Amino acid sequence: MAEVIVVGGGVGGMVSALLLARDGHQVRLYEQLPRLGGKLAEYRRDGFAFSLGPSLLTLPEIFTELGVALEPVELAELCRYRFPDGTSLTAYRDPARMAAEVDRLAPGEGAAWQAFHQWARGCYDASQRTFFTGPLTRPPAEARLSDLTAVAPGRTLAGLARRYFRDPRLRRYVARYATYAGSSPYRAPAALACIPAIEHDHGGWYVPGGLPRIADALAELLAKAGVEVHLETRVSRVLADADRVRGVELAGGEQVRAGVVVVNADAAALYGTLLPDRTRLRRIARLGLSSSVMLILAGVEGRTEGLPHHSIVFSDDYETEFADIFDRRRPPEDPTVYIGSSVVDDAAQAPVGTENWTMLVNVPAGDPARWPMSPESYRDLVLERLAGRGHDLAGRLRFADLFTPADLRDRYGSWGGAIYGTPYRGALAPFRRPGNRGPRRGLYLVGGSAHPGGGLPLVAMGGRIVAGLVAEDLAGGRR
Ligand SMILES: Cc1cc2nc3c(=O)[nH]c(=O)nc-3n(C[C@H](O)[C@H](O)[C@H](O)COP(=O)(O)OP(=O)(O)OC[C@H]3O[C@@H](n4cnc5c(N)ncnc54)[C@H](O)[C@@H]3O)c2cc1C
Repeated sequence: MAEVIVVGGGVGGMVSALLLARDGHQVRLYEQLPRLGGKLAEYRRDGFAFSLGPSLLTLPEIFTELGVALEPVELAELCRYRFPDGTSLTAYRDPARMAAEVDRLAPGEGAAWQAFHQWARGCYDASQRTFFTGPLTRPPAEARLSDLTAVAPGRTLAGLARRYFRDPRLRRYVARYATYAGSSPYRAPAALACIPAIEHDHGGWYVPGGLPRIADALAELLAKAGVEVHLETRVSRVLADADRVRGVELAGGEQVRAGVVVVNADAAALYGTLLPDRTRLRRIARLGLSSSVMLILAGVEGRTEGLPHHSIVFSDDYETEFADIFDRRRPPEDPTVYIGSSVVDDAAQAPVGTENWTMLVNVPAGDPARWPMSPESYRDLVLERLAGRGHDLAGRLRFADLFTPADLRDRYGSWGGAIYGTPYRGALAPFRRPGNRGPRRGLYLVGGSAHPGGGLPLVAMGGRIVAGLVAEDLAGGRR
């Protein structure tokens, strides 16, 4: 049995803590905030509930298999996309229905969608054998040589979309999946097509009461497994000798000893402040920052006919939008807007006769004080753009509160407010993220900024990988 410390109670930290406690270790978890869950958080105002993070759950079995006692509900529609010409596409899980919908939008392209889906599915299968299940420190036992080509090295996600679809609207639907990883479709590898494969093969899900209930359920499991949870306790330093970790120092100065330390804080925070390491920090800096978001959390009077749970209202020019975010590093002048309204499937999320609208816009990581306009002015611009595209909220807004990259940075310690640490840029990007083993014996990394990446299912997979590594290293006497 080892003494384990987990730094941070995001989903990756919680899953690692749970599995390590179940393996018989004595686990202490330190979280700087007053609650567990990290970015899986909620905001409540005047009877309205909003998720400050995830709104779409994929691969729910990852959580139910852990014993999370929730009953996720499958959504009838994955998402509705509205294009600048006023047309729309509804994404359904069922491949035949999806192909028919694609044919309705762009006659003749349904077969192309089937072919795309087939390719994406193969890419997901290959990734499962190679990428999602292991730490990438050695060739995975299940890997096949053909897996290397199945992920189309050298092609970008936008390039893949061009290969399968003639219609620019369908190309855009594929390209958008890069944003699930905080990346630009014009630089992200084609392998991100795993994401639509997961949605279409496994569905999109909601948890009644809101996705943050997953964090509450995980917290209960931690208590049952005997994990000692310390809230509102910031770790200021990881203590280590030249070759192994010794524990952590808390913000108050107290030192706590442990032979295993799992860091769920951002990798850049680990190498920047917790255990300073200029070389590793520079390596991360070279990879750059993933995108961030600005959320507009709006209490909306009345009910909107036909409002879906998830919808996307596309900008006119997608390439310019990503050049704004990643090159010009300013919030896009013409943003694509995600609109989420959980009240569509869960009446308790907003007062009777109203709607909870979360409007999400991708923006560059970094301080909004450097934007050419204030977040409030940018909110007005976003609302104006939406009004021009059929979603006029004038006269219906009870409030429209903001959550910006500065909030992501200040609350969670996310580097520059980036959602996922570094972006996926180039064919080797998935292999360049910080690994799960740290540079000292007994030190591990888990969470959205480390392998295998961000998003609820991936950070939970990261938790599993870390628990496996600890078991392996202890058995092999490496730690
Ligand atoms: C707006 C938004 C929308 C999203 N939408 C989706 C979605 O629809 N579906 C999906 O699957 N994913 C979505 N995600 C991504 C998902 O929320 C994250 O990838 C995931 O929750 C991150 O988990 P994590 O393990 O990296 O931990 P984090 O959530 O990053 O938590 C890390 C924790 O560590 C704590 N911490 C940091 N430093 C210290 C320290 N020194 N001492 C103590 N504690 C510390 C922080 O306070 C925090 O609680 C979204 C994210 C955002 C922000």
